Amino acid sequence: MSKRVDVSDLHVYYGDFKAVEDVTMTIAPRSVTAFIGPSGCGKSTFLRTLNRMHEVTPGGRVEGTVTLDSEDLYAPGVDPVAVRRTIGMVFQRPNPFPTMSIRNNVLAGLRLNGVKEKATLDETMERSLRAANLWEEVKDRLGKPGVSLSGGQQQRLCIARAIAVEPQVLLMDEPCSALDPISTLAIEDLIGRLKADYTVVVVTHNMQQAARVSDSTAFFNLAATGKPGRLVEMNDTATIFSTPSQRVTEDYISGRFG
Ligand SMILES: Nc1ncnc2c1ncn2[C@@H]1O[C@H](COP(=O)(O)OP(=O)(O)OP(=O)(O)O)[C@@H](O)[C@H]1O
Repeated sequence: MSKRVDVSDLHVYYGDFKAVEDVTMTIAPRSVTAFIGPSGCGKSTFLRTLNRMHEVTPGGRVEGTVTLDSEDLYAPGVDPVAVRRTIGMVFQRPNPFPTMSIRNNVLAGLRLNGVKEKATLDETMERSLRAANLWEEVKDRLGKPGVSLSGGQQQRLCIARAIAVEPQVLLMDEPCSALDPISTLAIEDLIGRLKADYTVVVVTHNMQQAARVSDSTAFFNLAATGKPGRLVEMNDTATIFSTPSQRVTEDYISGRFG
């Protein structure tokens, strides 16, 4: 349930504007990779290229390659919807489907895929909620609306929803930025557990969070406003936070800019 992502010479555009330039990186399976860098350097844009969400934005396109265990995600004939099923995403603000119960939120993707058998649906729901560390808190109110949960619980519900379709990779775009500190710790704890089964990529503004949860860290930067973002360096997290190879990385992680 966990695959490796290889990105080669990737350039990312919004129309004529090049938002991210020339990224090459490998994201290891069964690990957590953090993307850090100042606002506007293209972390979220780049993240969305990994499951072909970027092209949903009008004018959004890429040059270069992204492969999942050597399968080219941008090859002609590849169905972007299937890619998004294989590479799930969790957003900044918890976004449970507002009219659906907790149960139906978790099962929405599975139902879209045509699964109808009650035993399979029940088993998947419980497994996903347990994996998202939410089962004990909601098992007695599965018919209640997803939006009746706290913000942190809603985010774990969204993670359960993403897991239910058994993705290979889980992309998380600042998953804690709308949450209080206790819920943030719960999500960080969960991220640490998820890497046993998934390739996890997290965009975060919070450097302590990157240091706490990730195995590898990629630092992005941009030369000036309006210029494309670039990957400055990527390494195991301990190295990035103790002895980065670039001066600009050291300046960023020590709070001198950004
Ligand atoms: N829909 C869009 N259309 C055009 N340009 C966009 C769009 N979304 C983002 N951009 C631009 O792409 C660049 C990268 O933005 P992006 O949101 O990916 O950066 P980021 O590093 O994730 O920033 P933040 O940390 O503030 O979320 C910015 O110059 C931004 O203005």
